[in-house]
Amino acid sequence: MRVLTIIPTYNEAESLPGTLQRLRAAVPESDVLVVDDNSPDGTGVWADAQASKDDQVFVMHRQVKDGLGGAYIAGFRWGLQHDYNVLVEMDADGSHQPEQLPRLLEAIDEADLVIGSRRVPGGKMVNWPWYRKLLSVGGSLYPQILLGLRLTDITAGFRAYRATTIEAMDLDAVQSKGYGFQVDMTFRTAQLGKRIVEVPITFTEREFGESKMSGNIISEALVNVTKWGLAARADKLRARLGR
Ligand SMILES: Nc1nc2c(ncn2[C@@H]2O[C@H](COP(=O)(O)OP(=O)(O)O[C@H]3O[C@H](CO)[C@@H](O)[C@H](O)[C@@H]3O)[C@@H](O)[C@H]2O)c(=O)[nH]1
Repeated sequence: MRVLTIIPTYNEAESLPGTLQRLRAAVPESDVLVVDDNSPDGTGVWADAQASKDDQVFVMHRQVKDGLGGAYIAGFRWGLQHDYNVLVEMDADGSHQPEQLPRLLEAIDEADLVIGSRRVPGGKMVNWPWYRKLLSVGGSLYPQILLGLRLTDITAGFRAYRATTIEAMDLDAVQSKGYGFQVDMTFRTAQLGKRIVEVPITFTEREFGESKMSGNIISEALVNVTKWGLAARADKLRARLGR
């Protein structure tokens, strides 16, 4: 099984070194692709230096900041071109524990998408401010209701996809930039009839730098989930009416 862990970065010069070191120690078999959007703090330069010393580390440079969704799509395309079997999503900021990646990789044997969940038994959130917890609960509840997804943590960003799951999707159609990207990808995976499994993880608030969460990112998710939910209902109705 060839595993690629994709880490999108924007201004993560303080966080990335620790995360990368922990990841390489915890899961040495995984190659790593850092997708950097021209971070002003030099994250991309640091990643290049690492890549020159470690032949399992690769760096993709994008010229402008274009959201974590776009960075993951670019990383997925690279992973498919390079024949990886499993494509992992992981934050650079230490929120996701590299030491917990093996449990996602174990579960991928029996699934097409494994989500590291903060809400299944055994899952936790550590030091997350109340307003982020609230946003996260709402961010999962809304698509549960509108899209009929029976999962506990639909916005979660620590995940492993089988390459065949990503291959089956039209990546050009995925436009979401922020955390709505995770909902988008989950909904597409479910619509393909693929198996989705949640495993518990501990999500820890970042130690350095700041979240890129913004009002635009929240409204993007709200508008899109509403749009997809209405479109899915219209499709069902059309099918029922035989048109
Ligand atoms: N290349 C690139 N990377 C980005 C960008 N925006 C964010 N990132 C990177 O994406 C990762 C997560 O970004 P944060 O801004 O720290 O995310 P967050 O708001 O805390 O969101 C996390 O939790 C959400 C749900 O709880 C998740 O949906 C999301 O995927 C992520 O895990 C970090 O490694 C960050 O550098 C961007 O425009 N470009």
